[in-house]
Amino acid sequence: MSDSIRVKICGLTSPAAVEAAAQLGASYLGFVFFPRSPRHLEIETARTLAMAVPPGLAKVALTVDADDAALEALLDRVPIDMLQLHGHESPDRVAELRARFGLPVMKAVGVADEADLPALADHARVADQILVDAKPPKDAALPGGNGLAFDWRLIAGRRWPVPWMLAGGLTPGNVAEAIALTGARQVDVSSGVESAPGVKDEALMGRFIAAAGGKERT
Ligand SMILES: O=C(O)c1ccccc1NCC(=O)[C@H](O)[C@H](O)COP(=O)(O)O
Repeated sequence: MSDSIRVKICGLTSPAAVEAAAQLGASYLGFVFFPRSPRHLEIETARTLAMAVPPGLAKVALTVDADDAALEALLDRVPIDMLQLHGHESPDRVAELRARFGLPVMKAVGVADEADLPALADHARVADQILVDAKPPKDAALPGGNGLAFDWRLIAGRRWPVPWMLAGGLTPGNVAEAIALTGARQVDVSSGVESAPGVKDEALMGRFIAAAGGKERT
């Protein structure tokens, strides 16, 4: 991994947002498949967006407790490089999906307090990457993408045997502090670079990537 921070922009919904995120230097582009989300994509829309992504950037499909048939239907049509599992998938399920679909898997784990930390280690034994995210509150409408941060001090200095990404409530205004405190080399953002739910803002994406110290692409 190079010295620059790798940025994932999640929940892209339009060709303009995909193009902007790629040009601004994102390393991972995330597509959400969760019908209740304002960022949800139908498969054919996702195919169009994914086909427009320049080579070298990772196209990530975010799913929530999806079954094999749903994943097959998605992966048959959309050229995806990585699965992001954002539901209650167990370590066994993560291992099963890696073997079945032959794609790297990033497992999202919600963190609210110390009691949530063992799950990170459990998933780091089987996943290719872990996403260290804020745990959604019980009454949250969505299992992620809520723009809520957790107490980053909980993971300061902690390391796992696989690459990991920090997520949850990151913004252009707080991402540098989050990186400094946690030592993250990869960060993920969705709500913090939107002008409205599901609508990415090019200026905010640019400010976020610059503030994170992300790679500049020419
Ligand atoms: O974005 C959604 O709508 C979504 C729906 C269901 C599960 C997860 C979802 N998003 C997760 C993310 O976009 C990110 O991986 C991450 O949690 C950051 O979100 P945010 O706090 O909005 O920056």
